[in-house]
Amino acid sequence: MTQKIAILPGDGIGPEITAQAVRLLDKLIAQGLDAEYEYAPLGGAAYDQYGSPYPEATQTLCRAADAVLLGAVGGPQYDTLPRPVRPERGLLAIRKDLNLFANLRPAVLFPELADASTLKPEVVAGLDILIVRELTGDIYFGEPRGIRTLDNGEREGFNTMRYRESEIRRIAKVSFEAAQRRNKKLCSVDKANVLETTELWKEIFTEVSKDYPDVELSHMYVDNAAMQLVRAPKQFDVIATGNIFGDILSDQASMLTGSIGMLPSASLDENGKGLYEPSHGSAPDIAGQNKANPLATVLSLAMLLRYSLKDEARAAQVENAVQKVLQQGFRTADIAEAGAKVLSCSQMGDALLDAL
Ligand SMILES: NC(=O)C1=CN([C@@H]2O[C@H](COP(=O)(O)OP(=O)(O)OC[C@H]3O[C@@H](n4cnc5c(N)ncnc54)[C@H](O)[C@@H]3O)[C@@H](O)[C@H]2O)C=CC1
Ligand SMILES: CC(C)CC(=O)C(=O)O
Ligand SMILES: [Mg+2]
Repeated sequence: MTQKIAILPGDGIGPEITAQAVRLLDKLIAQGLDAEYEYAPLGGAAYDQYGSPYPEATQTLCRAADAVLLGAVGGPQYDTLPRPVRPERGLLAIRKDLNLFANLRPAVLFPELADASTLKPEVVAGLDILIVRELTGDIYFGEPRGIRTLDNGEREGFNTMRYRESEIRRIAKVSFEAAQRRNKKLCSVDKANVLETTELWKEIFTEVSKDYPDVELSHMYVDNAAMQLVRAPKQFDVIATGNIFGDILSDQASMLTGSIGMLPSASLDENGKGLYEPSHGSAPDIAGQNKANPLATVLSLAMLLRYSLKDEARAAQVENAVQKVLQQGFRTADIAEAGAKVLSCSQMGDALLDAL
């Protein structure tokens, strides 16, 4: 049956980077991939068109799709809107609506980019870690939240960090199963020394570990994990953590791979339906200049083919195209060594298309 993909370009560099992934998708379809796609707005683009960052038309398309490919959302022009209609709320809403609780963010260093990382090549050479981030709970979703005025007239901002046992258990399972498919090492990252929410997190991970005796479970506080990620990142295999810690640690891990423009992600529900997006944001500082790195988005397309379309061969085909263009010395500005010829976003798309 023809697989349906929803494409949400979003804001900022989103349309530029998704355009390159769609060019590859077109070629795969021309080569026989049985899929079709349709566009819908999300984030600021959706607010501009419909007055909502996750409008009904987008909801209907995404709920019916087998997979969703997203660019990024947000931009300074939307930062003063009432919070419920801001682009980032649209992103949180689609994640919740589609129950995409498991966010996989692989940080893999292509050997050709060992010099692009700000860390010494020997620290990052051979890096292959997976961050599993819980995506539909934690302080990003906890109620109550807001800004209130206290009796003394002072304003107070407040959010609520929460995790239910069932939410922790299901992400723990995903994390252990991911570790089983890899090097069987799982590090659960928490702040259990201070936060009860993550004390429960740690307890449940320990409990679930009894079902996975072949996986070595360790625990680390998030502050130490941030330090260890730059001191000796290769000590990790799979890192599992909550929504906010995973958000921060994955941006940090992206620099181990040379650039945030290299880090893809898959956000999955319990049945393998997924939303695929680069781990970075809409990069307003370079938007509209055709210089963003499209590789994180293209690698997200590979994850879409692998996890939702179950097409391992074509996923590998896309990843091989990325490897090939890097071997050929093609670089966008964010990963270019001094003196290297810098390609635009669409020129990188041209090179990928040739390599596919
Ligand atoms: N998933 C999403 O849609 C996300 C959206 N955002 C939103 O994006 C906007 C900008 O947020 P920032 O904090 O600046 O984070 P960002 O990830 O958009 O940008 C951080 C820095 O990385 C660079 N960068 C990001 N992606 C790149 C790429 N593909 N190629 C080359 N350079 C790249 C940017 O130019 C910038 O200097 C905000 O409105 C934020 O809320 C932020 C993170 C995730
Ligand atoms: C709007 C944010 C929650 C998005 C983000 O930073 C991310 O998912 O990495
Ligand atoms: Mg983030």
